[in-house]
Amino acid sequence: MAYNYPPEKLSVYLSDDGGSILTFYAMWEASQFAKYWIPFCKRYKVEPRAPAAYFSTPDSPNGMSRDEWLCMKVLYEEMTNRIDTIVMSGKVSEELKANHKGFSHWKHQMTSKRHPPVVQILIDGKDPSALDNAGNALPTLVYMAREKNPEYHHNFKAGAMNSLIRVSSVISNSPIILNVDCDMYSNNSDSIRDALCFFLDEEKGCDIAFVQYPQNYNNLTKNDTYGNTLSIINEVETRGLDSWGGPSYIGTGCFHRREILCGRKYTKDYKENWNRGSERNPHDDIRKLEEKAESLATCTYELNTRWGHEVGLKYGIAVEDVITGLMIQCRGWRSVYYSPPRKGFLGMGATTLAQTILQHKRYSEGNLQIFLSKYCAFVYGHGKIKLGLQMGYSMYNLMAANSLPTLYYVIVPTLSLLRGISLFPKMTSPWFIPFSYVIVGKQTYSMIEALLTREITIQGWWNAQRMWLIKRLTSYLYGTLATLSEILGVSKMGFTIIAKISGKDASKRFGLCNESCSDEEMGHCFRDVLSSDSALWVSSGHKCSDI
Ligand SMILES: O=c1ccn([C@@H]2O[C@H](COP(=O)(O)OP(=O)(O)O[C@H]3O[C@H](CO)[C@@H](O)[C@H](O)[C@H]3O)[C@@H](O)[C@H]2O)c(=O)[nH]1
Ligand SMILES: [Mn+2]
Repeated sequence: MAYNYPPEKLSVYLSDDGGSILTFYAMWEASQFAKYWIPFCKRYKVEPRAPAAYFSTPDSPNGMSRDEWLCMKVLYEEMTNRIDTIVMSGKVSEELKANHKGFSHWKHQMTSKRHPPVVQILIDGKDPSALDNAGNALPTLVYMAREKNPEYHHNFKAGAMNSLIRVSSVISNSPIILNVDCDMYSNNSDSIRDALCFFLDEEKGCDIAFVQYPQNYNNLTKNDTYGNTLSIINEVETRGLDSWGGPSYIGTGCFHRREILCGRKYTKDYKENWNRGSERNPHDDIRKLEEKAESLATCTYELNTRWGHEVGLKYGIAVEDVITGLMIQCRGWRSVYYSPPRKGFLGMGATTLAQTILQHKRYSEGNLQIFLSKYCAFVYGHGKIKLGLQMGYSMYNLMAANSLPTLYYVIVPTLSLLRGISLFPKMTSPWFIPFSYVIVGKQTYSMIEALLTREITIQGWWNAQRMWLIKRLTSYLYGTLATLSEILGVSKMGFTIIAKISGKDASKRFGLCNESCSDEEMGHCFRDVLSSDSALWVSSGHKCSDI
């Protein structure tokens, strides 16, 4: 909400798939805190503008009175303490509920798996009385929980995103949409302006569908024990793809043109309608608008429509982002990778071995699903995207298949060693030279590549090699088997959500909670909001056991 961007052009949406009153309460608290926080950020050009990240440094920065800094910190801590207390108790008191009509939506029988759609406009930017404490306009802030009913498939994150697209279309309808996962925060208040530069470029901007920022994590250890850093992908691979038509969509930290996300094909005469934002009369009945938006977030809305197929994010594939990006590029659009020195978005990577393995199982499975479907980049992309990009997609799409040669390499040479069969040339043979060249050359190259990113230590590189082997024999192998069993109709796809806790809590809770957080814990997901000329979207509040 505190982006360096005109607030009247900004709308922030939070999607709470768990439909929890606790998340709504936390968001109501945030809407109150914003009135103090936004003017403070703008006055002192604060970075980062996610208060949790900003106050994690122990002292006030130069150029600011310590008293004012302390005052804001206390205000923030009091708010988080109130939220924590309510979350621990699991209930919002009647007294608090009197603060906002939205609380009346929660009735006894509501659960994370079964609830009606809820859309609540917490701050209406069009309302002339919605001001911060310095008298400036505030961005629009909207809470959304799409309807859930076990009889209808909710299509995981893709389903939530598609509901967000529709709900926001009647409230703000901005031409550009930024989406950010619940485990990330915005680290650079200029990200919106920066991204818009690409779209607004009169010569080269017309065919740009989305601007993708890298995924960076701020919770990994120095030597990255479980090889979770994406530095090589960010610094080497994605930059490479940028020259072949643009990176794939990676699900978060991405600015999309609304129209393209909704299925539009590229044509030479395409011109963005920058005035498409919804014109509303500030005196319109807000409840009516919310009801209209709720009708777009029901389970039945999408039945017999093209949503999830040609419109919106694609359903049926565990990596909805990759397939959606591929389909957009195959419709003739380009994408742009943008990685400024001050990182745009920071988030939480997996921090335990179990989480890492599980996460990679989903990635590799989803990617293999794409390769084995009609969307295989070489087939579907043939004649539509460049060969380099087809190969780029396939490199990830075939990640799971890596498990098969690895399995062969760990089993066959071991067995032959036991049986005394020599598979490799002797040191005295001239054939030893190409063998050792390949091994030494490959490893040295990969080590230099890692060190050149300046984000990976030698030990970190070594850990990554170790994790490659582990992942190939676990995640990727399970991923391959799961994809094959889905194709044969033996099992169904899932979306295993990664636990969303960090810092001190992480070590305490990983042992206890891991993949099965309760509703209350997911209430913590709420951190920071996202947005654009447009829409700041945070998805959160998922009950992990749904999956
Ligand atoms: O039913 C669901 C499941 C997930 N989510 C949201 O989806 C996001 C991603 O989930 P997470 O558990 O953080 O998965 P990751 O493995 O970190 O996700 C990576 O991989 C996913 C699949 O490719 C992408 O969607 C993500 O953007 C990308 O960060 C989170 O904000 C969730 O709240 C929902 O809203 N509803
Ligand atoms: Mn994540």
